Amino acid sequence: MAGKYDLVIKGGNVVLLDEVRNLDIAVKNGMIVELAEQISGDGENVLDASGQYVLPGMIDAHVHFNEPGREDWEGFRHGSGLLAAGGCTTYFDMPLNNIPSTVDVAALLDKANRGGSESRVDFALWGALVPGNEEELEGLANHGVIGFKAFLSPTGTPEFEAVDDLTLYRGMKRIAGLNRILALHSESAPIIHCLEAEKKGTTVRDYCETRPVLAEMEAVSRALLMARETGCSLHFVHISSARTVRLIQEAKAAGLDVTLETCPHYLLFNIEDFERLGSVAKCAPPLREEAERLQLWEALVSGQIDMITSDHSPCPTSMKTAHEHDMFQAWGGITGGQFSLEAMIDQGHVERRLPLTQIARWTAIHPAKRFGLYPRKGVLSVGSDADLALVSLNQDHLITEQDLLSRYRHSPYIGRRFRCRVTATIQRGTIVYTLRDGVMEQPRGQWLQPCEAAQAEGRTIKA
Ligand SMILES: NC(=O)N[C@H]1NC(=O)NC1=O
Ligand SMILES: [Zn+2]
Ligand SMILES: [Zn+2]
Repeated sequence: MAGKYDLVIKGGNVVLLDEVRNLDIAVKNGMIVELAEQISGDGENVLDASGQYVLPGMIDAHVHFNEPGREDWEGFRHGSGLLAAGGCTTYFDMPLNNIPSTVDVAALLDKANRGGSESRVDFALWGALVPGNEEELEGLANHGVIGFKAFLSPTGTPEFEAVDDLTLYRGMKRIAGLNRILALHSESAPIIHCLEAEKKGTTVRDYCETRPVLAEMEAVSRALLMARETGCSLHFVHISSARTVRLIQEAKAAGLDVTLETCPHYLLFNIEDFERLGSVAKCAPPLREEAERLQLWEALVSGQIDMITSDHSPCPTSMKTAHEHDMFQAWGGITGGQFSLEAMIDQGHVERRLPLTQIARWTAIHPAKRFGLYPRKGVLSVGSDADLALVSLNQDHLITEQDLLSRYRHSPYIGRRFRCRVTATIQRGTIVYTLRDGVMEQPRGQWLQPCEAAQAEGRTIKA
């Protein structure tokens, strides 16, 4: 006999907006249709979640899957699979590292098609703001980019050019008119270039010293000035220092529509880890001194950072290992998207005793609100998509190379121990990953386009 529901998840500790409650969750047609202490009807499928925690699936607003053009570095299939294994049910793919970059509608639609046929979980796509594509911005917005992304410093690939100040200013004016968000990689190109010319070194410290916190603060300040002039909404990606967080918060307090993210690697690793681990831990901005890392945690805990993203940026292992003796040549990017949620639960909840409701704000609610996906995504409530992660807090988990689902199995997370483990991931009511059986082979990801009204409402989020 057919069940009343497609799926019932029984007896989990469900992470709601403001509390964690022991509830059953009923799913029908991919949506949560009932949340109750005891669900009466039966389900076609029943999942026993007793003793486990049920969180909204992570929404990772910042990944690089590099397809088309560099799918041999990762691609939608591998990338979305590793995210599913980490409890992520929606991601936003960046417009660079793929060839061509996502600079126009043709490139966007090609990427959407590829994602639609390969992705394990739902996804949105960022569009590019680069020198020369000003006329493409409107088309990209109309075709549903989640926002635009620009670099204020070189990107590490020749196909995606950083913006000059005038392109940035004009682009911001346009993007403000389109009512979209501009995400910025903010490091000052002139400061980096001058320091590089001065240094001519090869070590981890040499590399880090060419990309100081000052470079981040200067670029952010310049962008904030232009946001004030143009009215453009901004989102600062991978902010690595509490001092920069403060600048952004001051602008927010002054009424600018601006948000920011940081990544688990800036919270879990410092420059000494980078020296110990080598090129596998190279990213931009670089890992910081221990004091900076601790201050970043303080900024996060005190509510000054809106969301956590992975900035998962994979590459062939040789692009790391071949340059162990010249940190400037190694690929800058962390293979880590699989571990964002576990890292935040381990370090935020288990270690620092922050409530899981708070973790969910950073990993799901705030990104959903900011980018116009809420309340369809980001929250466990009736009417929302049944996107969720089951997490056990009774499993100690030492990450090994065999655990990695990235195409290339290198990561600074190898050797880290987490006191939690994602045991299952559910996307719109379908189990897409279990610890026992791995990632489901069948792709079922949908391309998500932001709802403009919800996006406008999301601008009032409080971290
Ligand atoms: N090109 C690219 O993926 N760059 C990313 N990697 C990184 O560490 N920071 C970035 O912006
Ligand atoms: Zn970046
Ligand atoms: Zn990035």
